[in-house]
Amino acid sequence: MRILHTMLRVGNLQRSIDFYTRVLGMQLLRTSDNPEYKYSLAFLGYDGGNPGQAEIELTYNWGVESYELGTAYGHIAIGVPDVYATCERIRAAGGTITREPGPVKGGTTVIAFVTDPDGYKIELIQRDFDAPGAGLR
Ligand SMILES: C[C@@H](O)C(=O)SC[C@H](NC(=O)CC[C@H](N)C(=O)O)C(=O)NCC(=O)O
Ligand code: NI
Repeated sequence: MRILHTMLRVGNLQRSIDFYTRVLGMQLLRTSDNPEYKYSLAFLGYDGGNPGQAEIELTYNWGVESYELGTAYGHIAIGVPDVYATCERIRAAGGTITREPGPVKGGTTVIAFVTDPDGYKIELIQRDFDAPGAGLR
């Protein structure tokens, strides 16, 4: 089995597509509209998405511009080779870093958080994917 995607409901599909492509560097993989049930989807990811990479599924319910995220949602994590450099690129692209890069509290792994246009938190985790066993942690 494989994790295929994580679905987020968003209030403005193009605003979110712009964020995940221009700020986080993802590719827009495909979109679809469902006029019968009045919603549109956009799938984004890295390196072509499935099957090698999980995807983000953005769902726009026509006319619904905002959601209560509540206290249950945590974050989606993205591994990057250099969190500090990635945060600078995100800022330069107009993104908002909501937790500055640095070691995780009580640990050594370097992390940061960025928030997407709907307020969903995205964690950046420093990960050297070329290191032996990097994908297993
Ligand atoms: C393409 C696949 O990954 C989907 O997730 S589509 C599944 C479908 N999604 C929606 O209906 C989205 C709009 C909905 N109003 C919402 O906000 O979730 C879905 O959940 N279908 C339900 C079913 O029983 O088919
Ligand atoms: Ni889905």
